[in-house]
Amino acid sequence: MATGLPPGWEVRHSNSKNLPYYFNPSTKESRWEPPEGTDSESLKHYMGQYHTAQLGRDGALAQQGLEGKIRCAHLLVKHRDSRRASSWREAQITRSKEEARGIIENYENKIKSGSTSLGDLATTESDCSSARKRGDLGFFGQGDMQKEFEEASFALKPGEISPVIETASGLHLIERLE
Ligand SMILES: Cn1nc(-c2ccccc2)cc1C(=O)N[C@H](Cc1nc2ccccc2[nH]1)C(=O)O
Repeated sequence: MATGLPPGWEVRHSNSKNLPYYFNPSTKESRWEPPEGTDSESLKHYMGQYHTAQLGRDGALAQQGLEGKIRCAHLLVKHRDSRRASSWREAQITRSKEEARGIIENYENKIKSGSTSLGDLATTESDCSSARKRGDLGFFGQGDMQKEFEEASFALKPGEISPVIETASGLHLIERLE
């Protein structure tokens, strides 16, 4: 497909700006505008094909990418009525939900006072196996997590920490990372 550009010039794609630019590999010249001697009709036709192809690439990236996903860490305190009243910390968890609430509110105060971080506390105190990753659950989208957890997470801005959230797993504090 003729680009209409002078010999030696080609169209490249700037990922940082998500824009096409013009590059001459032998002279190493690059510019945002077509160089002198470009046949603008041919270039216009070529760029039409280029943009269609780029839209496909953008769509594919969005598909496989992180569109609509967020990344959170959490600290979980389970109790005897938790869906799985066991964790890496404790083979059988017998504390009541009220005791669990007292514990997680104490953690919440420590985090809010700035004397510790959610990640640090999760590492030693969380009853979720994500404790080994400072509570980091990675990226997730709608439909991936229990509803109360999802709604609380998507209501956070990056860097914010949730109030105490209750799910069938137990009581959580959630920090949105991205
Ligand atoms: C959702 N998830 N991710 C991990 C995880 C992530 C990264 C590294 C290791 C484990 C563990 C879990 C998980 O469901 N853990 C459960 C507890 C739990 N229940 C949850 C409900 C909502 C969100 C996170 C939750 N974690 C368990 O260990 O009994």
